Amino acid sequence: MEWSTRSNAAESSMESSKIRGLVAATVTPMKENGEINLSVIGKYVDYLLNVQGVRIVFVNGTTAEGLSLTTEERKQLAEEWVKQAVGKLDQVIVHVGSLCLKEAQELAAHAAEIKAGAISVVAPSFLKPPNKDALISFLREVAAAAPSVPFYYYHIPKLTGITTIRMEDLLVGIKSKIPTFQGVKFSDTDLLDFGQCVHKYESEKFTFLYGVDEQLLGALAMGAHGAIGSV
Ligand SMILES: CC(=O)N[C@@H]([C@@H](O)[C@H](O)[C@H](O)CO)[C@@H](O)CC(=O)C(=O)O
Repeated sequence: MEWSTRSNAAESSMESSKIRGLVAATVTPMKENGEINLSVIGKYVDYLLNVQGVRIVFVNGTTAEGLSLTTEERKQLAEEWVKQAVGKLDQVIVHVGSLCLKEAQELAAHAAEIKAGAISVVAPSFLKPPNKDALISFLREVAAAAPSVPFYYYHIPKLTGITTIRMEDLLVGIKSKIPTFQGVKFSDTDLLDFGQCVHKYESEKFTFLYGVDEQLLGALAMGAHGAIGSV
């Protein structure tokens, strides 16, 4: 898919849908037999909105065990969240990362089709990208499958095992490689790297969402724009 299909309208809608504040990392509702339980997502939305006051959700991520679900289950969940969010939540961010590039692209294209507010992608973690260029190249190909959907890199080195690529370095020139890039879901305890990102890229207007709940106060002090978490 070509980047040239993106329009100025897409650019300005990305600008206006910037994520701020708290984002709920959702769990995947299951039935006792292990099937996904789509029927409770409507109530889940109401609970987050009315009891917790949260208006943005992160679907099929770590808390949801998204990487352990089938592609079809991930699509059904994303679809149901988007459907139930209409008129209630501000945004549904769908995690579309996978070890398989084609699967990640399929999920990204699906997220675009169902009009998810944003997509997020973790790095492949079995055969790992050996350097930042290889990682960017993977992310770029996934993002290109949803050329109008804001893109957030999901940095979680503890789980991906990719511990040598600092975010501060990864982000150099990233917008020219991934035009839909909007920011990072930063789930690492390295607050120095986090703070460097926030300040070094201030003029780029990226969004930095922190993902280690236990250190959120520290991240806020460093300038976090919001947080994606479960606690
Ligand atoms: C590794 C992990 O599950 N991290 C949680 C945190 O909220 C985490 O549960 C919390 O910091 C407690 O350790 C979220 O960042 C996960 C998340 O946003 C997601 O579902 O992708």
